[in-house]
Amino acid sequence: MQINDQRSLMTLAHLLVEPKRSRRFKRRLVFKFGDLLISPPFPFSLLFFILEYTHSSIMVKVTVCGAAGGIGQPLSLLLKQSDVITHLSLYDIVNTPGVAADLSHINTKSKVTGHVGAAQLEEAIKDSAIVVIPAGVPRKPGMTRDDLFKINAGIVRDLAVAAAKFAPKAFMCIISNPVNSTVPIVTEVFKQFNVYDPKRIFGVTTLDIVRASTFVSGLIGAEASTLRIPVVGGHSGVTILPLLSQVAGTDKLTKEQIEQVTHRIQFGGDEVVKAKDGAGSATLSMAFAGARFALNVLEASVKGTSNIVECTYVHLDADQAGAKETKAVVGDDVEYFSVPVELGPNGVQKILPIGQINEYEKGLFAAAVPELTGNISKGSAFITEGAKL
Ligand SMILES: NC(=O)c1ccc[n+]([C@@H]2O[C@H](COP(=O)([O-])OP(=O)(O)OC[C@H]3O[C@@H](n4cnc5c(N)ncnc54)[C@H](O)[C@@H]3O)[C@@H](O)[C@H]2O)c1
Ligand SMILES: O=C(O)C[C@H](O)C(=O)O
Repeated sequence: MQINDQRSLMTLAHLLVEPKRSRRFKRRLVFKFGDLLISPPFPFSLLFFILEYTHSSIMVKVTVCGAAGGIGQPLSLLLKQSDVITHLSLYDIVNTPGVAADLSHINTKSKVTGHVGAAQLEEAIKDSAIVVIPAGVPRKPGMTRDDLFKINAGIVRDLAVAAAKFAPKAFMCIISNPVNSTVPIVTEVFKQFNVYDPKRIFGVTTLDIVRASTFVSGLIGAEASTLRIPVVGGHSGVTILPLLSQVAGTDKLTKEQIEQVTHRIQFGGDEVVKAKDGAGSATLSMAFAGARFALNVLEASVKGTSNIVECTYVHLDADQAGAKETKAVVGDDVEYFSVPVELGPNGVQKILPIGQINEYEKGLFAAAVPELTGNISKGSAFITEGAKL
């Protein structure tokens, strides 16, 4: 049973207690009946429809690709705590049977399965509602995220091909670096398989937002967990653009403090890479951020909860007013940007405007655009100019 059908069933349940939603439900029901009316004979298909809805349970499969890794393991642990996920599918090229066996002893709702190697990728990914990808190599001191392209581009491409074939409706949450390029790679793969939907492909930049609230909270005396700071742009150094001028309380900070904390947010990843001293990059904070993002996508899509907003790196879809406004600031050449997005049943419900930016932030934007556009073209060209898939 697909996620849209599951949502209709839940809407039916909600309808009994929430009459206000009835109009939306009726629209969906007509659509469902519309589907059935074209497959005769009508009375039988109606019966199957009722049986399907009364005898099936709601299934929400989430696949983590790279599940045995530094991010993959704690991320899977956090996802195992969800009461929405019914099947947690763990894929990696090594060690997933052990990780799956371990997690499967936890007494929460989801069943856990482990899948190792390319031969088991179809089974791992098939019919997933969400595919989260933290697969690939992390940085060592002295490396940029772009240095990871050589290895990670191919890894992400192969996982995207599997998703395009076996879970084309999945919400794709891309963590693997360089995010600025890996998201265009997934897009181009989905285009080649004719299953592309810009509303369903996300670069996970949540760690930048999490860091921003941690670093700024101390300076302005706010509670970090409730402080939401928009961080837009991309996910590498100068392409990370914290919009501190939009946060109440930052007007009390000096120019020097703003510059220092902006730099710390932009290069927070380097702090961890340096401290880990060759043993990788952020894993635990990323698992926290990745789980928050994936669970919010589920909350909006499966549960139908409204008004969930996350900054995420998406295609600036021409149909969206917020995307047009962003392009008016950054230029038409910037096809992808992390922007505040209202999440909904089908992924991106609405791209929200990035809002007012001050002169200092305008300077940051100008510095970000050349690097970002270069990263985007590199990712897109990897597929469009690469070998046929
Ligand atoms: N978006 C972000 O904010 C963010 C934050 C932190 C790290 N990252 C990135 O996430 C990625 C993973 O980081 P990590 O610390 O977990 O690395 P890691 O090396 O600890 O784990 C990566 C895992 O990917 C697996 N893997 C490799 N090739 C694979 C393939 N073809 N299919 C499936 N799995 C495969 C490895 O076996 C390993 O278990 C890196 O690229 C890193 O730069 C992104
Ligand atoms: O810094 C890295 O390479 C990992 C990640 O992108 C981060 O921001 O921590």
